Amino acid sequence: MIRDFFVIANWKMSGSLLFIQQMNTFIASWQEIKDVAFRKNSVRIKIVICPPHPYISSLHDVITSLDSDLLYLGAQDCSKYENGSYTGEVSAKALKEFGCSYVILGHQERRQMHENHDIITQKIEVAKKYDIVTIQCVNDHDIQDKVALSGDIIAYEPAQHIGATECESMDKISSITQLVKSTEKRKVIYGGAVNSDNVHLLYQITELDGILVGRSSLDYTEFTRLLYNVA
Ligand SMILES: O=C(CO)COP(=O)(O)O
Repeated sequence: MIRDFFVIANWKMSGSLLFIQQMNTFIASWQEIKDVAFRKNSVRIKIVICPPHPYISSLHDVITSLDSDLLYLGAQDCSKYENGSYTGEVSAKALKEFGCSYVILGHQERRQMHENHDIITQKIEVAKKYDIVTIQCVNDHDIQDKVALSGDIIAYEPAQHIGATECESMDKISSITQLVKSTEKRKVIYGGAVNSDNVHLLYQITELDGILVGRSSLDYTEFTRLLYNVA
């Protein structure tokens, strides 16, 4: 059986036109990467690139030109409002029009900017209305507090491991993954200090459906190495 494994690249506020050019190089070597890495050990890696909003449209052109079922575009947030006068907000409808099929919601770094669970739940609802796959980020407190898990994909991101040097222990990631899956039939991914050196260990957690990658998605060479090292 083929195992689907998500590699979701969260560029956060980084990214540049130069990096998008490098993505073009990445895509040019797509066939090679696909042949070597994606079919090995019966794994199908689904890459979702989540750039800052202004870069979505440039990446959309590149990604659609490839027409692959292995590479998708995502956003890092959307408005809880469907439409209306909300200066600075970006609607789920606009994201959908620009080819985003995934959206990260409730990231720890947004929580620090006063985003709470009510807001996250509203955002999930509005994104789902536009058939955008929702990636709901949860931390250890959320798991303890048994917050409502309504996202299509649950991203377990322990706050202390985001931007850290070491990722959470494999045992802990495995037990949280199993816990979430025993109560909710959701896909579960892990984020926090994932890199090309530890990705193979994460892949060995058989219940895990993928990873959410920050820094290691920002360097073309490191990101390619990470993809090769998945399995
Ligand atoms: O926040 C993260 C992904 O959403 C994790 O970031 P790092 O991979 O840079 O630790």
